[in-house]
Amino acid sequence: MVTRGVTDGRSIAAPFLSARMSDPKNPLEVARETFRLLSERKLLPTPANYQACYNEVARLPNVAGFPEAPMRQLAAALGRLSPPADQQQLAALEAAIARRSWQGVQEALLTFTSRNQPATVNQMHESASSSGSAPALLVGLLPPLMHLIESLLPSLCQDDDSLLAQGRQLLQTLAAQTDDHQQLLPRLAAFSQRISLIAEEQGEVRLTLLKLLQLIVDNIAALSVDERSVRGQIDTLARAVLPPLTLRRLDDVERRLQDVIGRQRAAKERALAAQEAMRTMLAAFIDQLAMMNQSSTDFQDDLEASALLIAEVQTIEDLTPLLQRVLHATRSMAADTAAARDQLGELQTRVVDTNAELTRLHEELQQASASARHDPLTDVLNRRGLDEALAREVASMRRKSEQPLSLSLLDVDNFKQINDRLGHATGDDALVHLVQVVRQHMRPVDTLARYGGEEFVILMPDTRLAEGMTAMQRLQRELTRNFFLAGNEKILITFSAGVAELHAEESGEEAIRRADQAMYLAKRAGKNRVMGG
Ligand SMILES: Nc1nc2c(ncn2[C@@H]2O[C@H](COP(=O)(O)OP(=O)(O)OP(=O)(O)O)[C@@H](O)[C@H]2O)c(=O)[nH]1
Repeated sequence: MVTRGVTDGRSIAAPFLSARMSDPKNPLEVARETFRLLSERKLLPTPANYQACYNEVARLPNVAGFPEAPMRQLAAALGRLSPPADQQQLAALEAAIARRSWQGVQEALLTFTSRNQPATVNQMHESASSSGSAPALLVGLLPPLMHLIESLLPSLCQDDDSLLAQGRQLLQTLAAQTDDHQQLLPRLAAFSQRISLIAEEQGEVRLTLLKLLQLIVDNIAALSVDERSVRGQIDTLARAVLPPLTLRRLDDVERRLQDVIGRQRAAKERALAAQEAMRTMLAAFIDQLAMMNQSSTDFQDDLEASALLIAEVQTIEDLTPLLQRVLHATRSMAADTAAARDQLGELQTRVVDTNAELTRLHEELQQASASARHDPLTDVLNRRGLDEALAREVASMRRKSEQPLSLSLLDVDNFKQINDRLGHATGDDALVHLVQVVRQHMRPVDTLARYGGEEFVILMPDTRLAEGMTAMQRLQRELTRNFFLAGNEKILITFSAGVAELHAEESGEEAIRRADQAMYLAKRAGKNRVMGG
């Protein structure tokens, strides 16, 4: 049998009723009419269908029966909401259900829905301070959003006045906290789209600049083929400018370039000095040769002339002036030869002096390399490089007041034994191996420096003490996985480390001292461990 419910939206036309009923208010009439309607519509005689037909016949508002149980389920579900529903609103809803009051339920539910409407910024503020719910999240987002836009303006919008103006207007609107969200959201979207286009473009500019930098480095390399000390630095520089490039790496590139330029200048001065010395010496030598040549030619002429005169001499008296002339020529030749010998001796001394000067210049160059920022063996920062990096990190930490900075001092265990057993060169290789492993497992923002012989310092920005200690323990585990190979022999390198988190007022050097003390305790406690300072 096909039955229909009354809740399917159909209703009976009023003329149909009025035609059959004399008094729709008469309960008997209404009941009779109701049963007729039920059968006519082939409806099941359920209480709900009966009530619906009854209301229709009696022209009463068609109010369905109050669904108390589902309503209570709904109230219970609202009570389980996260973040929790307002207890007062919930109590009002439950009371309305208990009274079976549709009006009360409607009012209570409206207060719930208004709570989830997009609120004005002011309303969000109020809501944030009172409930900490979803709107509070939006309000919480407002300051960082404004901060984000503020920080984007100088870097990304500098070359685009209209974008700069758009960003400033957006900031003003956000700061004014107007209710005009319909307007605000599309404006935010348009701004972010323009910004992302510019960021994309700047990424390309960065890549192009990087290529340019590589080109310059390659050219310096081509010009410095003969200078071995410079060549090594340039190779490192070429590796340093490979993408991806971070600000820290750029900083490193800048310092390396300064080193290379310094070395280039010293090398050039050295070459110029050597050239000048050789030129002077050569000129003097040529003068000397010419002079000697002239002296010997004069002497030769004198001798030849005297020989002709001697052939014509008749008496011994006539011979005396000739002999004196030959004697004079010989003496003068001897004097010239002695002068030439002295001058050549002097020249030789100057060559030796120039050589000594060149050696001294070369040593100076070597010292300049030692005073550069990188350790020549491991290519990590040396003490001077560390001092600069530490000062930079401490200043950055102080600027971002919330950001911690930890540093670790690590010292290779029993390194003397490696040197004694396998030789100093193998000891050197072991240090290079350690540095490779540490570099592979450090974050790009961390800085590694050689503090002394077999001591290293790692600067770890944005790192708490406990995190820094965990990072060092992770490095220790990596070293147990990556043996150092001395020929065919596998050697396990271990280190002891002390970690310190910089205190608010503390200097970087003081923190290193604390890390050093902690490292000493780690050695005392049996080595291959990490202690906090
Ligand atoms: N091969 C090599 N050895 C170095 C270098 N710098 C320092 N050393 C050596 O490192 C050794 C350090 O020895 P110690 O200070 O006794 O330390 P250790 O043997 O590691 O002992 P613990 O620190 O107590 O574990 C010394 O023998 C130094 O000569 C270097 O650049 N290369």
